[in-house]
Amino acid sequence: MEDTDTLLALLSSLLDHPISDHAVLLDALVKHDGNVEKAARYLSRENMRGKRQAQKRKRTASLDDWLSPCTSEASPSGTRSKNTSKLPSKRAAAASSASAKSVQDDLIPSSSTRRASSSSHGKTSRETSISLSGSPCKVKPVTNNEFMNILRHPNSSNSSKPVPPKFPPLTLGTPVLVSDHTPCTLHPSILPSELACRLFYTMMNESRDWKRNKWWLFDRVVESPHRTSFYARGPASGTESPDLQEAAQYWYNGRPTAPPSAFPPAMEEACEIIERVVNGEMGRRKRFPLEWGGAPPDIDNPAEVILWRANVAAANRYEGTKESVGFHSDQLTNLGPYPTIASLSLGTSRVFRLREVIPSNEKDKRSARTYNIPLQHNSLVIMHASCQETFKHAVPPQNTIDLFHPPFPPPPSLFSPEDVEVASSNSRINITFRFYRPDYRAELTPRCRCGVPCILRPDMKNRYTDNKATSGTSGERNAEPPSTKKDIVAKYWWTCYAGAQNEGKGCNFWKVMDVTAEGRGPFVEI
Ligand SMILES: O=C(O)CCC(=O)C(=O)O
Ligand SMILES: [Fe+2]
Repeated sequence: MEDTDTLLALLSSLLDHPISDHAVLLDALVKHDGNVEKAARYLSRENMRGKRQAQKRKRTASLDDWLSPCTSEASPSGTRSKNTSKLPSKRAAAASSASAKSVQDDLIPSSSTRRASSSSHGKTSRETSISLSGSPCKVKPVTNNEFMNILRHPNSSNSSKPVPPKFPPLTLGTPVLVSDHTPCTLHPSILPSELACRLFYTMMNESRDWKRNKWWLFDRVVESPHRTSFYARGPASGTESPDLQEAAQYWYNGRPTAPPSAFPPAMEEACEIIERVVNGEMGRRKRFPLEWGGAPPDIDNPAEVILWRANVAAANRYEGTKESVGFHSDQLTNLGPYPTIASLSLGTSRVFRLREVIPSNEKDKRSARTYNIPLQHNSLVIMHASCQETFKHAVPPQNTIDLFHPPFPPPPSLFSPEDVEVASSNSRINITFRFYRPDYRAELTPRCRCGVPCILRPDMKNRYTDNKATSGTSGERNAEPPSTKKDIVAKYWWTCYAGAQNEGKGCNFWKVMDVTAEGRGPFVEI
């Protein structure tokens, strides 16, 4: 789960000269197949080259000076040489974005494109003054894009390919904006405020026992930059108890963990409210063919249609500004395809970041955009079906956060009212409520040659198939079925995950999920 963050941390740790710009680090990783050591060597070389070029620039006249000798007096030459020196890095960003292979992009989704998005499509015009025989004359303003095209080698592959427009990150501050741009919905204030506060105190107390997950990456052990824990809910009355023990064991990066805790009472209360909201929304949304289509798992109340029962929850605590989770999509091993995940935020407000993974066959037509959703105390984001297949999500580090002051005093059994940890808290608690599907229960998970349960992931880069009837496109509210019938995930992969816990050594096992051969279902439509 920590893929991007971990790679970045490792890469930074290998550099002699720190680089704070994540986009630069990500570009280097993409260029080198996620190989941290090669990326580090490359950045060191680039650093040396940059220094040499800077020295050379001092000795020679700038390109601007050469193009427009007369203007060096008319405007400060420092400004112009600064613009000129940016050009090579823009070209490098465009080139690396074009060369990123699908597998790396899946690992590191936002790198080069994000960097390019912020730099290469500015509408700023370069207004160049040219002097002929010493008299200044104005020429037509040239956009940065036009200027790049002039400089580009005519045979370079970029010259023939149209580059899709890129847009800066967008903050989605309202429920309407969230549902218009993403396959998610936002409920800014979901629980009665007393319950939200009680649950915050409960989870802050529980989190004293939560652990940072550890796993192997290449040849070293890395740690998650936040603490986490896993909870299993008791069975609904009248139903059989699903065995969630084994699934819970492998919840995080294949690491065998302690048995899951039961939902504390405040979490159960919150879950019942959230479950009703989620089911209400699912009932109104178009459903995807591979969603769970079985009998309602809870038969408590036959009048109410129950499509989704939160039978497990994962909880995270992010303390301070720097604790985070990198871009990832949630493993589908026990959730199955097109899961719905309900994510509750308590305590300090943090940004939840979403970014679509653009399928390979659309890369030339459109580019991914980053969406930032500020999540206040007591807000709920529902990641609806297709979110895990088409978007990655993250909680990035921030420079600043607002301390959270709970509106009710803490229960004396847990904290004293002056306890700074809760009276003026810098922590965010996140609880993701999930439905572990019976047809994806742990005993049915294929094992790799290492004997360890595989993980299930969608092939996000090649997600279209042409031959199945289907429902709405991700991110489009109330979308009509497209006439091309091209919006369901074609492939999911079962892959070895043993390496995460076995000194980085796995068996590279993979196989395509075959729902018929594996006896999965029932699905909404198949
Ligand atoms: O803290 C959050 O909002 C996201 C947590 C998350 O992505 C996860 O637990 O998989
Ligand atoms: Fe997640």
